[in-house]
Amino acid sequence: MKLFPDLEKLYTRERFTAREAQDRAEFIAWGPIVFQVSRLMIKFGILEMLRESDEGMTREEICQATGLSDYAVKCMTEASLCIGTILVDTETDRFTLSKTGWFLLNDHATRVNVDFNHDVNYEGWFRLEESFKENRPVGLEHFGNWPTVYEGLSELPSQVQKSWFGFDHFYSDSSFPEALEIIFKKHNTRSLYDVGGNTGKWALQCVNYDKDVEVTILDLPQQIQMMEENVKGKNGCERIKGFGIDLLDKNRNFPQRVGGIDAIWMSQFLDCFSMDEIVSILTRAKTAMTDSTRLYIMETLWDRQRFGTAAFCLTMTSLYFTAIANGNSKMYNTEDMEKCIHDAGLTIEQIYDGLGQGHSIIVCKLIN
Ligand SMILES: C[S@@+](CC[C@H](N)C(=O)[O-])C[C@H]1O[C@@H](n2cnc3c(N)ncnc32)[C@H](O)[C@@H]1O
Repeated sequence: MKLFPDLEKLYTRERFTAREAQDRAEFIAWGPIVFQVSRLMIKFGILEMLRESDEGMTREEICQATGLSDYAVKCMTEASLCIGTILVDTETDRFTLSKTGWFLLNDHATRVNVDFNHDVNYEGWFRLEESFKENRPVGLEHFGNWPTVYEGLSELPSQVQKSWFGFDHFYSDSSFPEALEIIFKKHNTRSLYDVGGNTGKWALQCVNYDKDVEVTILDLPQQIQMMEENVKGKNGCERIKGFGIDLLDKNRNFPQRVGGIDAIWMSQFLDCFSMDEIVSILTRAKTAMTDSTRLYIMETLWDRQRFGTAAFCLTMTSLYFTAIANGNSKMYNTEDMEKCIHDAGLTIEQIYDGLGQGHSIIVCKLIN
């Protein structure tokens, strides 16, 4: 296994003292309730009040401000002390926010992950074991009877949709500014297929970045409908077209553009498929490519992260794919993605790293 240097340091030798390791093991054992009580400390506004208070707050003051019972506040504050999100002054019995509590409250990525895990994943993850054994997202049954989450996306309850899109957009949005520079400044792009273009966020940024570019979004028909509603009336929307297609259907080919297509863009798209499916999709993408076409794959490859926290979030996200999304895909590492690209008969021209929240862009072209 190849790992970026900082990850290699973390994952190749024991990191913890025995006491720390025991503590971590208990943290895992109590993980579900560590998560739920911490989420409620945010939801009830307790962490925020502690952040805003100069001297901290007593239990009575928290009860008064939240309307919660003394019992509820006692249980939550005692648990939060042990979790490490708050601190107490034993002289005054006043609680204050700890460093971990501060991150839980203020770190955007953490908040997005909390919402995603509660609204989208929490109940479905109970069925992770069945999902692994049956190679299908058994946890998705909690929401409906679709084969994958993507068919059901437009029908999910609004709070679930909000957290799903919040998670998806948070990661890709932060990389779009640097990605635009790569696609339009480093390469000459006038026409682009946005594969799995979802709500059209990236397409809108493209048509606004370059006044000549034309974008065709390839996505499931129900997504194309959502996308069309979303881009309607927005600047440059007349240069965005939709092409409804189920790319899991091996008989469905990429549209052919007269004169060829300059760029095929796949952002956070291939992680929605198994490796065999990726090879099939890339092989069909190849039929729309000419020698001057570049295929850009933007993914958060977990082995290319600088920080263990990022790799942790990504390998955990893989388990959302197992139990909720489709039962057979994951956040891939470079080795797996390279294998798919080569098996499809494409070659890698360059890899850009460190975009936004840890994205890489793999630039592929036809083999001459
Ligand atoms: C994780 S989202 C990525 C959205 C966007 N590209 C981004 O970077 O934020 C994956 C997209 O792939 C689409 N998708 C999933 N399965 C598909 C399939 N079988 N055929 C076509 N599109 C599919 C989904 O509808 C969704 O819009």
